[in-house]
Amino acid sequence: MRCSKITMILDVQQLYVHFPVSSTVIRAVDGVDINIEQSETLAIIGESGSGKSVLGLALLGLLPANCTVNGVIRYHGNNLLTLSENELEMIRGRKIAWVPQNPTGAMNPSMTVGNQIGEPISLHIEKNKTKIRKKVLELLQFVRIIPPEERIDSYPYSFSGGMLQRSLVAMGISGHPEVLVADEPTKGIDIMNKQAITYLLRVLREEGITLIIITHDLPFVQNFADRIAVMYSGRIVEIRGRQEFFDGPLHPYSRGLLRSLPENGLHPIPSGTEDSEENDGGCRFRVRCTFAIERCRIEPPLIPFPDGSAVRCWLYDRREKVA
Ligand SMILES: Nc1ncnc2c1ncn2[C@@H]1O[C@H](COP(=O)(O)OP(=O)(O)OP(=O)(O)O)[C@@H](O)[C@H]1O
Ligand code: NI
Repeated sequence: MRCSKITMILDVQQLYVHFPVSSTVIRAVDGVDINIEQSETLAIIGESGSGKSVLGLALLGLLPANCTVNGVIRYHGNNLLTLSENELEMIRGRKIAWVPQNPTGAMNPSMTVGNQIGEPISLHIEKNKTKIRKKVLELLQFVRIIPPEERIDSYPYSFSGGMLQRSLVAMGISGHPEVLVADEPTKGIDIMNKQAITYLLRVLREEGITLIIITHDLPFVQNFADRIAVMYSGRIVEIRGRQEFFDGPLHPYSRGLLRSLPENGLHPIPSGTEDSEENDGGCRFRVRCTFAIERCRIEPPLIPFPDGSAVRCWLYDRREKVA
């Protein structure tokens, strides 16, 4: 469901994030173009190491120092990659917030959960300690960490994994961000906590927050996302509406992902045999692709469709017939 008037909130163009490591370069994000619409829920999926978290961190200006970054990330027209650290701090947490992966490692063990949740508020919104505490109590209630009065002064070690995950959501939204980027919010938590997180995200979505969810959890995506971006080896290989994607994924890698789901018979995607060819400039998936043709030795562009979808695969190039 899209409104007729679409506002772009983030516009990523030709984004490259490379890590020089000893004699080689890890091309974690390698030419990503994506527009993110205001109030949409975008899921970023793809196998481990495909660059999802690095892309998410780039949107927050939270990349580690050992990488090189190129491209443009426009947020309301400003290129985030050219802002100073001070300027970025006005946006991070307040406008664009991050819910990190691995709740246990993400919290400061020597600071109370309440103070951590309150930090974005005290940085950006409110200096009065009593008012901040009241806001944190409301947030704890919202994420069902109850009774909030008994939990607010606890340290992270006394929380379960699910409670920590919910605390991280509370921390993420405490500065009233416009965009929330959540890295694997449903990973490693039990079904009850997963339902709780899904409910929270649903409420946020209804409030109009733009959600970018990095995940491996396809059943969750199927129930939740408006659009899906599939990453493979640092590149987006398919961007589709949720329904269209699950009804008929286009890219051979996306098809493989859905076929590997238990309800579709758990067919694994074959692994590549010619690893050395993966980085030689052609389609990176071709060594694993059952549809590969000679032309796949040339890198395919992201081919746009009239409905806003796009797929990076020569099989969909309509400029000339492909056998
Ligand atoms: N600080 C770093 N230094 C060097 N390489 C890195 C660094 N951070 C990430 N990478 C590399 O970048 C690539 C992409 O990593 P990323 O964490 O974005 O993958 P991912 O898709 O989020 O995987 P997962 O699903 O396992 O979380 C990987 O090859 C990873 O090893
Ligand atoms: Ni990741």
